Amino acid sequence: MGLLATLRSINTKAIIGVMVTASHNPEEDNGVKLIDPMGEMLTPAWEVYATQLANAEQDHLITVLKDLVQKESIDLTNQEAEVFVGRDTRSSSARLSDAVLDGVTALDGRSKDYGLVTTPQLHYMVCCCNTRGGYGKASVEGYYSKLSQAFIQLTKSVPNRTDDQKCLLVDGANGIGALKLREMEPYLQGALKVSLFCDGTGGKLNHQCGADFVKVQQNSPKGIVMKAGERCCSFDGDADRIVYYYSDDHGRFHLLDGDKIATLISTFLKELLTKAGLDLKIAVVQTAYANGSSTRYLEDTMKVIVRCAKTGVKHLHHVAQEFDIGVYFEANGHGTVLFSKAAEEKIQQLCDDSEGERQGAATLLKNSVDLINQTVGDAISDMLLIEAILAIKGMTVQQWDAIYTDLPNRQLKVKVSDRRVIDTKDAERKTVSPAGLQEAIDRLVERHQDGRSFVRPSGTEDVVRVYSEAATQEGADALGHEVSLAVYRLAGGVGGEPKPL
Ligand SMILES: CC(=O)N[C@H]1[C@@H](OP(=O)(O)O)O[C@H](CO)[C@@H](O)[C@@H]1O
Ligand SMILES: [Mg+2]
Repeated sequence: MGLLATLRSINTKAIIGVMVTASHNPEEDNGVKLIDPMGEMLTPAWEVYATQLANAEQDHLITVLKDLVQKESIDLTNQEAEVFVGRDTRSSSARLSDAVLDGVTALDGRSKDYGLVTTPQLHYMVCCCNTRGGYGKASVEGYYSKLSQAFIQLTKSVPNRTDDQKCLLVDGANGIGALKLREMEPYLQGALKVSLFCDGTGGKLNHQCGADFVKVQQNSPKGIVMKAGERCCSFDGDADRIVYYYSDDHGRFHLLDGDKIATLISTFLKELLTKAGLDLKIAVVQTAYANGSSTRYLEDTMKVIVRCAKTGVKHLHHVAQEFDIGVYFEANGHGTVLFSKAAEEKIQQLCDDSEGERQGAATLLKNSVDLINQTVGDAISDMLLIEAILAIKGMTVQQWDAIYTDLPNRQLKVKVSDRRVIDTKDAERKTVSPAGLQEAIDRLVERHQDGRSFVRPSGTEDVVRVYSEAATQEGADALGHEVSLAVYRLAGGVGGEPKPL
């Protein structure tokens, strides 16, 4: 991947990033995420090269490289190439990061090793450098200053914010997010009081903690002690995902996932646009995993444009770019907000040329733009934006949770011999193969009040993922099991038949 990033840097005449991480997956795993010039994910057109290189035998590597150079007409003579490298806290990350650096050197590329950083921080550095500082100072300190100053500006005029209201429990997933949030705290100058746990000093990365664990298990991380009503959030292992949660007066766990985060942010931004009198097109981009209640609330109550994209932030990012303001989140807490250049210019213009309530709203919008890491979903940036919005709106986490009630839902996995037998359409909401599977799912859904279910092949694990939701948890669980059986029987299930929950 060091070789690939170097060729990509020559091809784009820009700095490319390589982050060594396996995100929310177990500590034993590892992988890489490549970062394109504006901090976005590697263009899909080059993914095939990454796959070919990763699977090339040693004595075939040169051939694969030459084929890539020829296909992309890359001129290797006297070309400047530079690659930024970062890594998470996995035990294998240091060695793999050195291998990336070796790959860059092998093709005479220059490299900068940022060492231990979050994935979003590396995306931010790449964007800052390729915009010659336009996006910010390309250092960890520059990241902390930019985001902290924006947060302090957003919350400074909130009257009588009590220390209690400033308190937030943060589960760092025993990963890099914990290290970096602790580093960032002094920059926040007390505007937020973080109680960090699962900070990596005593537990295993992503093990019984972290955003993915909380979202899929629909339960709090092990080891947390939550007082009723206390605001909590969990990062994932590379701090590019976040979910919120709390325990109510009866000790019941309440999850506020990516859809509820997108709803809070889009509502806040829409209200500011109205106060500012700015005619900018705002939309929320979801995936099929978005809870039916969230989509209904956004479309019917908030009257916000809602689009559905395939799973994977690169798909949501692409759809969000069609709007002046595109709020995109996957249900698992992976997301951010994109502002078009025109939107940023109009907001800045209004800050300079208006006064009173309009200027106040424009200033809050400008500070939000500065706080948001537009390059990729960023747990720290998203957390600060959520905290600022709750403070400005004087909202408790319970009040935020109450804007709509999630339909009970369930995510399951089914092992099949070849998950690629399942093909989907309509942003993965319907299957087109194998024959008979969608008809079977439709019949099963019909039997459950408010039932909805879809299946898709995972892009990161050798499984078929099943999602179900219904009016009751029993219904969602039963539907999920019935659909899992249909997948097992029609798509070549292996191992034992799925068991009822
Ligand atoms: C249901 C789910 O959470 N799927 C995740 C997971 O993709 P799969 O293709 O479902 O394995 O990993 C992706 C990368 O992190 C993330 O974008 C996506 O949301
Ligand atoms: Mg991640």
